Amino acid sequence: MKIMDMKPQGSLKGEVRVPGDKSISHRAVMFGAVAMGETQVDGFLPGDDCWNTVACFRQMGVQIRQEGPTSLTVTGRGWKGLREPANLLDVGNSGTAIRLLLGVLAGCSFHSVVVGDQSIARRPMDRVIQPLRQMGARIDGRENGSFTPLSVRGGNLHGIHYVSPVASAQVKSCLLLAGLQGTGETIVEEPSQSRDHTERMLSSFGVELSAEGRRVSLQGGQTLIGRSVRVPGDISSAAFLMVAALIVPGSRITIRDVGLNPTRTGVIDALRSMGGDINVQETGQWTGEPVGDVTVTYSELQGVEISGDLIPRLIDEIPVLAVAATQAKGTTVIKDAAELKVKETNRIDATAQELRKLGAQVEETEDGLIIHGKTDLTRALCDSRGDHRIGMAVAVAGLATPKGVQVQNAEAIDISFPGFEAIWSHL
Ligand SMILES: O=C(O)C1=C[C@@H](OP(=O)(O)O)[C@@H](O)[C@H](O)C1
Ligand SMILES: C=C(OP(=O)(O)O)C(=O)O
Repeated sequence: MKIMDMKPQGSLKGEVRVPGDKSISHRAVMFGAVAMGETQVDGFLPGDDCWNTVACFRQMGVQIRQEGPTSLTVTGRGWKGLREPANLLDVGNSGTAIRLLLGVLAGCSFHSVVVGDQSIARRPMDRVIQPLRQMGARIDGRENGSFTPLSVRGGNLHGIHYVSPVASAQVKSCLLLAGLQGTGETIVEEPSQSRDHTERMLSSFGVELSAEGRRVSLQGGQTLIGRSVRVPGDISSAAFLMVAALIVPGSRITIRDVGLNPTRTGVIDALRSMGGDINVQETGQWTGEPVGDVTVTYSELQGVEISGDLIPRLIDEIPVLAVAATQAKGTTVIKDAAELKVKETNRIDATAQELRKLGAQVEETEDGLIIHGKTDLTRALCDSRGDHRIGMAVAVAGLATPKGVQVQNAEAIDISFPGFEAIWSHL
């Protein structure tokens, strides 16, 4: 077990880049694998989650060559070219990997068994298994297919019109991948719009689809054409630097080449509404995704309400937004975020309990958190609980204490942000 000692280092100044976007990296490998021709991926996130996606597709016969630390070439085998895996497909800790992979496997006539780690074993899979069964896939698993291990025998799918009870890009993407292998039209509607990387990347791989906010539809039987993908920096990783700059007096950080997809920029909107000084300069589009530089300057923050349609646009940033809220004057209320309970940990409980160890005033609610600020935080021994975002959130909180914080199980951070510990020495 790794213990990270995060020490305050005074004001944070300078320019950095963060590793590639995790959502886009998973998709580039998966879409490349089922496409015809080669897909060159640059800026790939070399994090544990994405390596697990690579390993799963290699097991199905896909050649994926690593050309450099963050570049890969995927030789596509087309929808019908995947091979029955001889072993378990292990997604490790990744919810995105398993749910999107299930959408691919649902159309493959071979047998496969999908497993993950202890956290994955607790995360609900019925949200994708039920609609995939409606499309014709045969899937079984623990508790009638609600949890891993899952065994899949796919093939002969037909499209559905699915009204999802949750705003989830993983559900939407899974069903679109299955729908592409089926007959007829697949329509997915969701209660609020979730991140749309799948829609954007499918379009750039030559798929015709119609995406109108909460409703996406496509016709089955379409072929993906391999291409080059340039992955922007992950705004979810950049969020840790943004909050650090806002809460450490005298700081000013520029984060270059960050993905600015509007379905992901909720964290910028929320921090600005708290009074955060954040300047965004869009510089271009990389494979259909807006990219730019984000400059964040230390600011006096105030408490706000974060709720409604904003939640899916910042769902993974809530632990670190809670850290910002401990340093904001007044009360911050985060609601409509019950989805946090089914992430790598129950992030409502984990955020509240870990931040309380540092002296923060945080209460758990049924669907969010209430945070009272501004509090003086003190040194404590915290635990990532195996959840990368909890580990990084408490580490950032440590920057606002006089003596820092210790984070147990810090190796989890490599799931999404390899180099997190080292990045602070550049600032
Ligand atoms: O599709 C994706 O890449 C992701 C979707 C979100 O999950 P849900 O689809 O469960 O909301 C998010 O929390 C996760 O980190 C990545
Ligand atoms: C929830 C996350 O990822 P996943 O669902 O892919 O495990 C995350 O990265 O915060």
